[in-house]
Amino acid sequence: MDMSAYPLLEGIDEPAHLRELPEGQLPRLASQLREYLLASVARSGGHLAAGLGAVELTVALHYVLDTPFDRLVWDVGHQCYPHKILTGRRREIGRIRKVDGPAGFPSRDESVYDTFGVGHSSTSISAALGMALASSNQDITRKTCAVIGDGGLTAGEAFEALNHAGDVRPDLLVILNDNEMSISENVGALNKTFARLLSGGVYGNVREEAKNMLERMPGPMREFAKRAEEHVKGMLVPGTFFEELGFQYFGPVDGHDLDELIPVLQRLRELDGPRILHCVTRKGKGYARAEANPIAYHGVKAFDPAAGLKASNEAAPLNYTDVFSQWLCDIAKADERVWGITPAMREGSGLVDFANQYPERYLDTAIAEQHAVTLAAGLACEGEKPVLAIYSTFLQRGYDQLIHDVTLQNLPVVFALDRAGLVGADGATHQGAFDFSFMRCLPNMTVMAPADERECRQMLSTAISLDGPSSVRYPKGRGPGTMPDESLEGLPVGQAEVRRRGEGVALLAFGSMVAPAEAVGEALNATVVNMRFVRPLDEDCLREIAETHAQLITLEENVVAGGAGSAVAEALARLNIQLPILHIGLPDTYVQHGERDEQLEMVGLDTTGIHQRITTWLGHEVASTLVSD
Ligand SMILES: Cc1ncc(C[n+]2csc(CCOP(=O)(O)OP(=O)(O)O)c2C)c(N)n1
Ligand SMILES: CC(=O)[C@@H](O)[C@H](O)COP(=O)(O)O
Ligand SMILES: [Mg+2]
Repeated sequence: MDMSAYPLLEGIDEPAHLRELPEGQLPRLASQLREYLLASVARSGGHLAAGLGAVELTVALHYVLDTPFDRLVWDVGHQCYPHKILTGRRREIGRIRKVDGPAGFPSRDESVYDTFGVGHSSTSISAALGMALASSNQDITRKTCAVIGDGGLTAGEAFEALNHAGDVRPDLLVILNDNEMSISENVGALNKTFARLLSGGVYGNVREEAKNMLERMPGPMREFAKRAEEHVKGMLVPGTFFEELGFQYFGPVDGHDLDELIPVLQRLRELDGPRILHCVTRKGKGYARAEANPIAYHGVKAFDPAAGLKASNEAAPLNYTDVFSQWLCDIAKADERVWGITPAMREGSGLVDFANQYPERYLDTAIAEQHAVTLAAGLACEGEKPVLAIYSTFLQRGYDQLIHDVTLQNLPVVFALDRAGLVGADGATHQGAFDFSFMRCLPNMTVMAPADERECRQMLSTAISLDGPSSVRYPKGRGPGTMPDESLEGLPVGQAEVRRRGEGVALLAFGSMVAPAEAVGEALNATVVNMRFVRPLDEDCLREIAETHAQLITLEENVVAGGAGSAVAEALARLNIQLPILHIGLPDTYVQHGERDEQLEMVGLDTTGIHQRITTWLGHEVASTLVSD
């Protein structure tokens, strides 16, 4: 990018350069950093609004802390773009989240300034506490700082860490970056308390009234009343909430005012023990469109900053999330016991329409996946029909709850697992690579994967009709384009569908792999089965296919280890059937960022890759014509 518009920023190749600047220059640097960030993300796409809101904080923290010696830990990490720009990655930032560019989140492999790998939220205080304790054990005098948003602070792990830190009392500074937003509006009782207080409401009034009263009181009564005022303050000021947890509370301060931030941080740097600085910021700061609509600008595709984001194309074919969204509204209309639950992912999980149409049955738990799972279990205990819409990767947080609270008690909770499989730009932290493996081993669970959009709706209807727990997993984006009708009819449980009869080889495909399997099956004249259910497997179909074919190949967009193919192998062993079997799925490694199509190609799950794997395995050149995708 032409740097002539960013002369100060151009001189910053590492935070040490920033620390050489006179303090008076920092607002100008921040302004250039913000402009650069906007111009860059507008070209590349990525997380925008959180970074815009964290510009001054990032400048101030790198100015006051001696990074990378001092440890700076970001929560979630979607706000880290200004940090990456200031820590030697300015030139690369234009390729953020591309195959050959930096990751969208801090990553220890990428830079010494990225002290902890993140992507999933609410880990920063725990990690920073570990680092602070390590420093003291190693007799290293360094400062450790965690930066967590008000959204991040809604998760149990963040509170567990505060509770622990307040007890063991490390040298730990926590910055609360409070912009009153998660991806959508932040929710929760604590958030409401913050908001009321920051708007100068409750405590301001109480304090004014108390002051007036105090002035009119005689001496001893004044003393008593003063103590009472402290008590009232204790109930209302968030500072004391943190102080009860053993933290010294400072703030709130304006997180965009460097003249205020720098001296406060300098003083806080000199202190010891657990302390928290409450900063008030605005998500999207400095770009009017993002300030006005931080939800839309949380994560963006490339756009023209002068024109803003393009309006969504209503006529575009439905993606899987849309299919789920429509189904949920339809089933909720038909059955008043249906609830829609999201752990802070209303937009991404397709719950906006449901929230508008059925607000009384819509629950945003905040970033609280564990709670969301058990909450759904509780609803199910009383005969309600909870549907938990959750990204595959975030359900990992609620795994014990899934086992202990849902499947062990055989409770009918529907898990609508979005972003299952490879997710593209978010990369390794967000891949939905494991859910077949971790769901299919659970007794009572029904595990489904649709081959197309129509089947997705049918499977959701199947799921809600069951007496036990079930999941329907679908990938990010669009499917093959077979659109559902309005029916709420389900599919028979545990029944596969033979899509094509061929000879010799049978491809047993799960979910998103059915479409490429059909193309390859056509080319190889192989049988293709849409397996539909990972659990229960259609063992009758499997036996028939195994007895009439020489080789079997399983295909899934999940790690091979413990996945759907493993389920097939286990079933064959149980049925005492032996024949050569090839498992095609995600590799035994973490797949990095890029476009979803690129990732599929990289791991050999595109049509060409699958064809190649199979022909190599079959050990001979198969005469075939493959229509490439
Ligand atoms: C465990 C987990 N659940 C959900 C998400 C999705 N997510 C990413 S950012 C975000 C909102 C974070 O809000 P906050 O911490 O306040 O940061 P802000 O965007 O407001 O700066 C959510 C819900 C996640 N990354 N990790
Ligand atoms: C940081 C984070 O976890 C979310 O913002 C996530 O990137 C959203 O993913 P989608 O864009 O697939 O909804
Ligand atoms: Mg926030």
